[in-house]
Formats: sequence, structure tokens, C-alpha cells
Amino acid sequence: MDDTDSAAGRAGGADLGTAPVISPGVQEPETPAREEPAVPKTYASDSFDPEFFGGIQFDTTADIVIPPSLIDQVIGQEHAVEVIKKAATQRRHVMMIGSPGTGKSMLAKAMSELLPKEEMQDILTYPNAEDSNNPIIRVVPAGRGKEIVAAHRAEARKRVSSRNTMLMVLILGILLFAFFSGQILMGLFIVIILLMAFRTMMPRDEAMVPKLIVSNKPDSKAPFVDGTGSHAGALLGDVRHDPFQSGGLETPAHDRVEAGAIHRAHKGVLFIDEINTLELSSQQSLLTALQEGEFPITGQSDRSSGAMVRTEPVPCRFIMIAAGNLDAMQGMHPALRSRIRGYGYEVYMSETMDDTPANRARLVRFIAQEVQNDGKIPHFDPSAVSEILREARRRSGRKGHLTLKLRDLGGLVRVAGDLARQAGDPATTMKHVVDAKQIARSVEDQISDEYIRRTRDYDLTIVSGTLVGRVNGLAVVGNDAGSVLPITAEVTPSQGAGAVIATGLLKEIAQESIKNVSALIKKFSGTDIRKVDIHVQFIGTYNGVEGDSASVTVATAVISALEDIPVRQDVAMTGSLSVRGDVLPIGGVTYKIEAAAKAGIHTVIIPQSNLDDVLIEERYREMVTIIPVTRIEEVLKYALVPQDKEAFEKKLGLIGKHMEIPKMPEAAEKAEA
Ligand SMILES: Nc1ncnc2c1ncn2[C@@H]1O[C@H](COP(=O)(O)OP(=O)(O)OP(=O)(O)O)[C@@H](O)[C@H]1O
Repeated sequence: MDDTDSAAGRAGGADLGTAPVISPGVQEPETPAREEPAVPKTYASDSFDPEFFGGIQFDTTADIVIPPSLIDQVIGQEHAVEVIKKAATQRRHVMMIGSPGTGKSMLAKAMSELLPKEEMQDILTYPNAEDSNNPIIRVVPAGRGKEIVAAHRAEARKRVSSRNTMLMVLILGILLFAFFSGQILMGLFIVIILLMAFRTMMPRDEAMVPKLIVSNKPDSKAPFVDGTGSHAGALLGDVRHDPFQSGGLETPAHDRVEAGAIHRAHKGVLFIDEINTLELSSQQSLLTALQEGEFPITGQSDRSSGAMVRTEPVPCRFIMIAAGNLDAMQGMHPALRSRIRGYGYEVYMSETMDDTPANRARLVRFIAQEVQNDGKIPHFDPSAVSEILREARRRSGRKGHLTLKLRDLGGLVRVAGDLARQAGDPATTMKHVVDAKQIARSVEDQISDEYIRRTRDYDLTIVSGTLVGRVNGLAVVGNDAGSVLPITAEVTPSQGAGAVIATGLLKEIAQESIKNVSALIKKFSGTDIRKVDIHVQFIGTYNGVEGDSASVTVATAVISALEDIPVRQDVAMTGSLSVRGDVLPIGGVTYKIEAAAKAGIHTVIIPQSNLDDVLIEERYREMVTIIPVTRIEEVLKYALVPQDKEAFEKKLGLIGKHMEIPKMPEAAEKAEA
């Protein structure tokens, strides 16, 4: 059975009645009846149905055919694939923006396979007799570079050996003459002078051999060079420092030249992820290289002897694929971005794809690809595949979608495979995947558990009874972990114009939330919040709280404090709030509900529109009741425990009054009826 199934099944208000007794003597609020939302198709029941996997039949993923070319192995990024194919034929630059692990570098690699075949080239540096600090650059067909260097080296060796033979004969002659003429000391002295002169004055043929700085094989495909995180030298080329700069010990400048990623990517693809982390000066140089198609190599460190050296321009006609997340666009040199836009394409990577049989079939192929790439783990049987698909759905965080953060999903595939391999099993099964999910938890998830344990130790987690002004909110930590985040509010008469008192980041969140709900508060309690000071505190921490999803919690805490109405502590809530009192969708609902369950909270209020996004793990299903709501009145009705129920209901009615809401919540209508 699917998670949402249980969530939806228990979404009806009747379940609230079975929730633990909240406070002796206090009646539980009535729960409005609710229609059962549509339940998405489940995986488990369809696990072994070929139709479920898009019509493909397999015993294990070993039966799945994997396309040979990398571009055909990319899953779910149809738009990006189309752009890459087009850019490859036209030799255009591409900027890919999207979350980590969605296939950006895979696409860049695939592009290098797609580039039209070109004659590759080798690049050599030669000493410059006229200006030793300006090495000469020569470009030759691929494969020739090695031959040229070998020929020069052989020639140099030949010259050196004939010179050495001559020298030996000379020394021998001098020593013999000295011996027979009785001038041995004089002879030795002459030999030493001769050796020293020879060393300093004779050209060092070996050192004068050209250096191959970019080497390709004659049949090489277009290179793919990853310049991610490169410092200036690694990206643009460098000239090594020479500690011995005279006395015949120095290394000639051309021999100290090192090619950069831009040169090694000549006629191929240069991929730079997190482009915004490159220094602005490097981005500027990158732009010059893109424009000119050649870039001289010079020492990148000012204090190195290499800084004196500057080669002739070195060819670097590469196609640039810049990548990053949305921040990358801000940190990017505007001229560089403009260059890519003007001579290429920009692509936004999808984070999810529709949960259709065809896409599920693609994910089955993804698992087969990952197993094949790993080379050590056993293939997956259909039960294991269905569990991975289930996780893909869960991680998408959206109804009817599958995640495309495939590097992370690939991580789960590998851990499950490792478990199967350790156990000596011939195939990876559902059990291995379930166990792997426990092992391969993110750091955030583990920290969240640690946080729950710690707050329990200090009695900061309250999951039963009622309290005025305290509400269990929920937050997302990182990408895939949730946390219970209690919020307390206290209201005092204001001496001035009324203020929202909170600290740090919370101040903004609280001010924003309270501003949004001030109209509702006024309708509910008749209090003008400008006449009171509202103190708000997130207990424990406020890290990772997105202000928006805390607004339902903050509003409930403030109303409870203003009206002195206790709040149920076995209830947690999340939701964004419109100024008109509509509860709007938020992110990370699955992780938030799981965090509530882990903390021992039995009831979670979520926005109705998030209901289909709920894909909680099997083990939490029986632990929580999920209450989907559309209006703040419903939240208050579930969470607050008023003494005077009648007056409370009347006030609740005031919130929606005079607001032209097309349809009042069914739940409230039914309850009233
Ligand atoms: N769309 C995809 N199709 C198939 N496999 C994928 C896809 N996205 C990611 N993967 C798998 O995840 C691995 C890592 O993806 P990749 O390095 O391309 O991600 P990225 O977007 O470049 O991430 P980052 O920005 O962190 O470098 C790939 O080698 C591949 O195994």
C-alpha cells in the first residue's frame, strides 16, 4: 500500500477523535468530516506487473538493454539532451543551470562524443633563441608531437655522446702528457678547469628538446576536460618557478611551460561546474580565450620566475559548458554569461519527471546503468527496482513525479548493491534496498535524529497536553530531513507602536508571518497588533526554517497567546498562510511528517494541496494522523482547546466573514451543518 493511501485514509477528521487524550477535563475539538482525496496508484501491488514498468519484462536488471552512447543514457532531461545535440552540431557553448546530480557533467561528456570529427592537434613549446622568455609554440597533427620530441631527444643524445667521447679523449691526453712530463698537479688543474668550462659554456642539448604540452592520439575523439574548481594556473596554463636561474643549472623557459585546461580542451569540450566559484580575473581570461580562440601561457604567480615568461599564443578553440545552480548566474562575470548566451544556449535542468510507465521504464534502465557502471554489485530484481522507484517518487516531493536527482538515487542503488554483495546474494532485492535506506541517510537526517534525542533529554520536546502560546512547528533541514520546531509566542501591551520582538534570522520570519496574519488576528480577537508587543521564539534552533512554511505555526501561537487559549501539544503543523487565511502549500511535507512521527507527535496538520505529496515511509504510517486543511479556521479548530467553545466558534466564523471566498471549506460547512 502506498504512503499517501494511509495518509489520505486517515486524513478524515474522525481519526482525530482517536488521538491521545490531550488534557484532563478539556474536550477535544470536533473534527470536521472530509472527503477522501484521490489515492494515487500504489507501487507495491503493481511491483511485478510489466505494465507498471512501462511494459518491460525482466528477471533482473541484467536483462535491460543499455544504449551504447552516453547521450542516450541520460534520463529525464529531454530538453537538455536536445539542446546538447543541437549545440554539438553547431559547435555552440552551453550553460546548464540546475541542482547537483541531475546529469550536467554527464551531458557535457556526452557532448564531446557528439562533436563532429575533427583533425586533432598536438601543441609543442620550443626555446626561442632571440628571447628565451618568449617560448615558441608549434601546432602539429595529433601523434606527430611525440615523434618530434623523440627525434629531437635522440639527436640531442647523439650530440652529447659524441661530445663526451671527445672530452674523454682530451682529458686522457692531458693526463698522459702530465704524467710523462712530471707535471701531474698542473695536469689535474687543467682537467678541472676544462670540465667546468665545458659544463657552463657548452649548450645543454637535452634541455633544448621541445616540450609536448598537449598530446593527442591520431584517432582521438574530441577531448572532454573538466576544469571545475581549477585555480588560475590549472585553468589557463602556468610556467613553473625555477629555483636555479643561472650558472648553467637553470631549466629553460619553454621546458617549464604547462598547458591549462583551456588548451587541453582545444577542439573539444571544457566543462566548468560551479562557474561562479572561479575568480573574476580567471573568468575574464576565460572570456578572452573564448573570443580569441588562443591564449598565451604565462606564470600565474607574481613572485615566481615564471611570471617573466610568456609564450606565443596557444590555440584553445574549445566549446564551453558552464554549469551551476541558480546562484551561479549571480556570481558569473556578466560578459562571460553574455558571451555564452550570444553564442550558445542556456538550459535549466529538470528536477523531477512525470510518474508515467514510460518514465518508470527509464528509471529501470537507470538502475541497470548504475549497476553496470559500478561493475561489482549484483543486478536488481523487480522487487528491489520497485522499492527504488518508490524512493524516487518520495524524493521528488511532488505528487505524480519521480526525482531526477539521480546521483543521490544512484548512491542508494550502490549501497543496496553492496549489501547484497556482502551477503553473497545473487541479486539485489527489496530487503537490501530497505536496509540501504537506513544506512545511506543524509547527514542532515542523522543530525535531525540527534537533535530530537537531545531535546528530549532537556525536556524541550513536548508531545502531549496543552500549553498556551506554544505550537509544534515543522521545518526541513537540508534536502531530505525534517525537524520539529516548537514556536512560542507571548503578547504584552505595547508602550509604543507595537513591535514584533525576535532575534536574528527569526526576526524577519516572525515579522513577515505576523504582518501576513495581522488582518486575521484582528478579525479573530479584535486586537490591533499595533497595540501589543509580540515576542516570538523558535525553541532550540531556527536554522533551516523557511519563513513561509512557519506562518501557520506563528499565527496559531500568537492567537493562542493573545486569547489565552491552550494549544494541543500532540499536534504539529506546517503551512504557509495568505493574508486572507488560506493555507497554502509548502515544501518537504514528507520529511516534516516523518520528523513529527519520530518525535512522538500523533497528529500533523498540513495544507490540503500538499496531501498528494505525502510519501512517508512505511514505518511511520501507523504513527501519525495527517489532517489536510485549507483555511486557518480549521487549523485553529484542530489545534486550540478553548474553554468557551461557543464563543470560540463564533470568533472563528469572523475570520472568513466579509471575505469573498468562492467556497468555504467543505469541512467547516459540514461541521456547522
Ligand atoms: N539524467 C541522468 N541520467 C542518467 N544518469 C544520471 C543523470 N543524472 C545523474 N546521473 C547519474 O549521476 C551521476 C552524477 O551526475 P552528474 O555528475 O552528471 O551530475 P551533475 O549535475 O554534473 O552534478 P554536479 O553539479 O554536482 O557536478 C552520473 O554519472 C550518473 O551516473
